[in-house]
Amino acid sequence: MPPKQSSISHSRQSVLLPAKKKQKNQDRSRFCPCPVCHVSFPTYFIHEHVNLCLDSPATGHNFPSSPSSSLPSSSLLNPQKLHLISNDSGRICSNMVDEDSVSRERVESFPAEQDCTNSPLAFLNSTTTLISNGSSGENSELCVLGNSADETVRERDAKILQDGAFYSYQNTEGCHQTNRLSSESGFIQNPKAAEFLAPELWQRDHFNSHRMADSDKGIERETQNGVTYPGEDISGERSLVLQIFQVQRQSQAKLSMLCKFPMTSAMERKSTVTILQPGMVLLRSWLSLDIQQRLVNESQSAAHLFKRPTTASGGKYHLWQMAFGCSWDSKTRRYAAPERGLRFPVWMYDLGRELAFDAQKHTPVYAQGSNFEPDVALVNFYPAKDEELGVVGLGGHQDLDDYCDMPVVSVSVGDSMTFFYRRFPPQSRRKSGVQIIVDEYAAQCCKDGDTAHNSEKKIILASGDVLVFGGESRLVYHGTRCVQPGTRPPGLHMAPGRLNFTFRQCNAPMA
Ligand SMILES: O=C(O)CCC(=O)C(=O)O
Ligand SMILES: [Fe+2]
Repeated sequence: MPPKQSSISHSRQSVLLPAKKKQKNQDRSRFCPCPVCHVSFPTYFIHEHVNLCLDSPATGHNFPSSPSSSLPSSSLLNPQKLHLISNDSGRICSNMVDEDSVSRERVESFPAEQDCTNSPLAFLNSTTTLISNGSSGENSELCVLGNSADETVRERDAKILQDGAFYSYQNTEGCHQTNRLSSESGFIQNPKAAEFLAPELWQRDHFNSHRMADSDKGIERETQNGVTYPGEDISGERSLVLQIFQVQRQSQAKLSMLCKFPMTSAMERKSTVTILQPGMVLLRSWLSLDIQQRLVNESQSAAHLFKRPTTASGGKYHLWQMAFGCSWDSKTRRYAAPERGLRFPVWMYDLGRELAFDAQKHTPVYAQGSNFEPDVALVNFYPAKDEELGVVGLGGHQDLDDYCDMPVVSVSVGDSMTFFYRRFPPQSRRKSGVQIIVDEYAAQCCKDGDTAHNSEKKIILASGDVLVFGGESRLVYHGTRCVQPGTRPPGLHMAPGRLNFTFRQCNAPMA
């Protein structure tokens, strides 16, 4: 966010704020962030549950109406709605419903009386990777792909699986079988998966022991590029773990309905990596549409918390903002306990970490050996058209309020927008007494004013792009302008405009 006024002189060289003291790892137990009930719920139900609480008069929860300065909750997401179906056992099987008949069918395929407690289908959505073992009818098996290296499913891995890859599964008698994927198998296969499954359903230990057993036998495994690895190498980056769940009372037909959503792999999306400057990397087309939609939906569930931030001097930002995990006070410029108990969703924590990790492979965004533990997602919404805001954008600034030796992971969803940046603040901003924190390189370059080293550069951030800045670029001077209406992906259900999520580690006090 824009820098605060400070008396610190820009003539001081290599002035770095002391890294904030790291707090003990927060309890990330999965509570409903609903401001009233705080019921312990599996993570993947949280979103639905909150909506249930917010929408249903049956819960008896009385929410104060949105303050007048907040974003009308209907305006963030359209035309999609969340539908909630609670079954007899009180578990919620819910799904998003839009005009798409497929998703409507999906909802209808969960009769209210059905007990979904043990069914992974209750957790699945369009983002899930499914491989059915091909059997149909009662008790068919559902195999979900995972990656043994980082314990999340990556699209690129799913891609590796497509031709001739080995996979293992547990058959209905409980025996492990190893098989090979082929295009003729009729497998339903979609990239992206297990991260959206309740972790408590993962049988990680089981698979670990299974892998061990395989390697004992010295089973040879083949990857798509034809390289053959001995069995023990299966724990390597390209190896895959298969998660298997018994699917009860679900027919193959119903499974296939879950898989009609368009899925693209990183390869199909043409994901690219560009190092903009040391410590600043652009991961283009990095997020699948499904993750993007999930981000939209998550913020939609907290749409009533979006506010227009104001500065201490009464100036107003030209955007709507809210935060998961912590709140950010635009007047004091401090992070504090999350507003109305809105916790940082575990899946966002995982996503933020993973993206920082992806960036770190290309340029140092945090010190080797340290651990990025995001605890806040700041969400900016720049509507394409908003009479109250006028021209939307965010003025040039350095992210100082959460400054530490951890990166900022910025994710764009929706319409494209211009992002401008400079190595350090322009001279005009320095003269106005704005705090400047410079490293040695910046100090050297800024002696003679805005040299070529500090020229403004622009990039267009499109939906699914990820920008990570840390390390040498943690204090890059940056801002946004010019939303380009109509540029968001056609399949993304979102109001015109751009959502920006920044995952940060602010080590702020929790509630
Ligand atoms: O919207 C963006 O891409 C930038 C957001 C930003 O710089 C901030 O929230 O500090
Ligand atoms: Fe920023």
